[in-house]
Amino acid sequence: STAKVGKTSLIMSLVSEEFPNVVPYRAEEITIPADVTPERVPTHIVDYSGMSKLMGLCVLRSIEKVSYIWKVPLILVGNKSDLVEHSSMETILPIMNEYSEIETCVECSAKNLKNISELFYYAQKAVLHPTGPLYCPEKKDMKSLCIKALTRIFKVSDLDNDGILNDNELNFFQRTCFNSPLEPQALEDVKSVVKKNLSDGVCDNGLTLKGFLFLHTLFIQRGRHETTWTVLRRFGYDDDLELNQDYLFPPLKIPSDCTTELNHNAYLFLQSVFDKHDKDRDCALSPEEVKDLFDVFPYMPWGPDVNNTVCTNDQGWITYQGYLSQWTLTTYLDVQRCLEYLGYLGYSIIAEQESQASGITVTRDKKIDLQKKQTQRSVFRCNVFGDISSGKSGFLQAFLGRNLMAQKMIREEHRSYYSISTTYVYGQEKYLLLHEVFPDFDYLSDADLACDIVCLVYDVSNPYSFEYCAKVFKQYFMDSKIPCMMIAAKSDLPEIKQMYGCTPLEFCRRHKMPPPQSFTCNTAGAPSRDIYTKLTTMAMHPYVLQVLVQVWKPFLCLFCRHVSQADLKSSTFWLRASVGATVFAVLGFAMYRVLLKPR
Ligand SMILES: Nc1ncnc2c1ncn2[C@@H]1O[C@H](COP(=O)(O)OP(=O)(O)OP(=O)(O)O)[C@@H](O)[C@H]1O
Repeated sequence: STAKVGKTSLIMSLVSEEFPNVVPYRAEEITIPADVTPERVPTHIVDYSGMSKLMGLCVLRSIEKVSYIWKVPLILVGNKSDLVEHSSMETILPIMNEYSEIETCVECSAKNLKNISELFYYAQKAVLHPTGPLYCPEKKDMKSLCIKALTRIFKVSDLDNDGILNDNELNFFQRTCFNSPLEPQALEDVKSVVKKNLSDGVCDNGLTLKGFLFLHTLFIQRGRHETTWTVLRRFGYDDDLELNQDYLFPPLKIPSDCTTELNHNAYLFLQSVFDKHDKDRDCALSPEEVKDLFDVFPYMPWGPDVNNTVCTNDQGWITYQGYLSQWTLTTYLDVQRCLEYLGYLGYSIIAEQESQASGITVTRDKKIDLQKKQTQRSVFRCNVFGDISSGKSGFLQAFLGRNLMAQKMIREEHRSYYSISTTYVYGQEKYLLLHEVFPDFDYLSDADLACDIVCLVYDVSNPYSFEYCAKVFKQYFMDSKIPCMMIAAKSDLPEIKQMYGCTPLEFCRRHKMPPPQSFTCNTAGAPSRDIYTKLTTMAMHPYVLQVLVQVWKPFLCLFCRHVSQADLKSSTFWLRASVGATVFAVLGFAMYRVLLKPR
């Protein structure tokens, strides 16, 4: 403001308020220490005097500068109240009404310290709990962003999704935001205030969305913005009413060679979210139910391709199993996105966890799994390679129970290059994630090569399709530790000799791979799932093959006549060879029966 209205005196009295151990300065006593400058004061203060027109003008200019250029909360201060007998509120009120940016106004005196602590309180409140983002005084209503945020909060807190916050939900909400439940009487009082003012604010003895919004409008109008701000901040909102980046993306370290999975807690939470939205209890989400589920998101996260990535019911709606699979896929492929999505659903609040990160398990390094010969993981990735039209998509879709007929209904633009579902390995439920790799060699990325098992698909009716598989295997996987499986697709069609140096069976034998697995999705009902169980088993236990090779080495050497004179004289060699032969006979027979029996 203009000179001599008492800015410095006020600032000094506020500074001393900020440090309660310092005796407050009175206006006459002030000698300003050199290091105290207005910039050190946390709030911009515009002071005015209603005594002269000139001063008033200057104040108005300051208001415009502060609110439009600096964009900081504003309070109007009438200093030197000790000099006037009557309150100048009459002068202030029209200004306040004209400038909605003014949070509050206060009359005070730096001389007798009247209202100085109030001024400090209002200044602090204006910074911590500004009205600006919440409320529009002209419309006497909350701003649209605030309504949007509170609506999301209501939906997240409405645990049974019946559109009403019942006593339990209100108590949970209260406990979450304010660390204590409401007394039964206070709960009734809140409802009766809403009921008195809004006929549809209370329904079935619970608060409707309208009632909830009305209550917050009332809080703000009565100057209790901090209540609304506490709620908003608890649900992750920042000062601009956007969800905080720190809230959406809590820190999570993922070392290389580790994967990310949802833990039991997160699955339980997602299950409750599914139950909440599966209103007709058909264990599948209709398009309306999916829309309702993602209503708390700022955008729709799932496109139509998701329906071709996971299991759906006869109507093409995502089943419960499919819903969990899609979450598993997102967690595996893009854990940051998963954290963000869980944040929108209010995981940390509803599941009472520190952050979304506590719903994620980072698996141990795959190398350690291989060393210890056991794994705790429950998601395994299988990359599917094959030439153009060899039957890769058919192989992915068959995993979701879709035969060739059903696959023909899929629109090209809704096609997915992933499919994920569960298989049972020795009674344990595991997720197998299939990824169709684009057949162009130039496009192969590290992600295309990093997986737990590789499928090489060729078309038995196309004599040129095997060559691609052989080429991929030799170039990328021959020397890697990743197990590979050859798939002879479209096995219902007449088999034509492959134009390659050796037959697929010979190729597999030569490279110690299981024989080609016949596969077709051209079936009357759902295609067989055996192959997917085999793949998961191999992905889980790749070391079984290595161990077997070690045990069988002497036996195999003998078999192939690659034996030295020293070996022949060694009794351990003969012992290992005979053990190898016995193990070979027993395991070979078991594997043939259980895993590799050609169809
Ligand atoms: N068992 C089968 N009998 C007859 N036709 C089949 C059979 N399986 C798949 N097809 C057909 O073969 C074609 C190629 O199959 P698919 O799309 O699964 O191969 P793809 O390897 O995914 O192809 P792309 O390289 O274009 O992605 C499709 O038109 C499909 O309908």
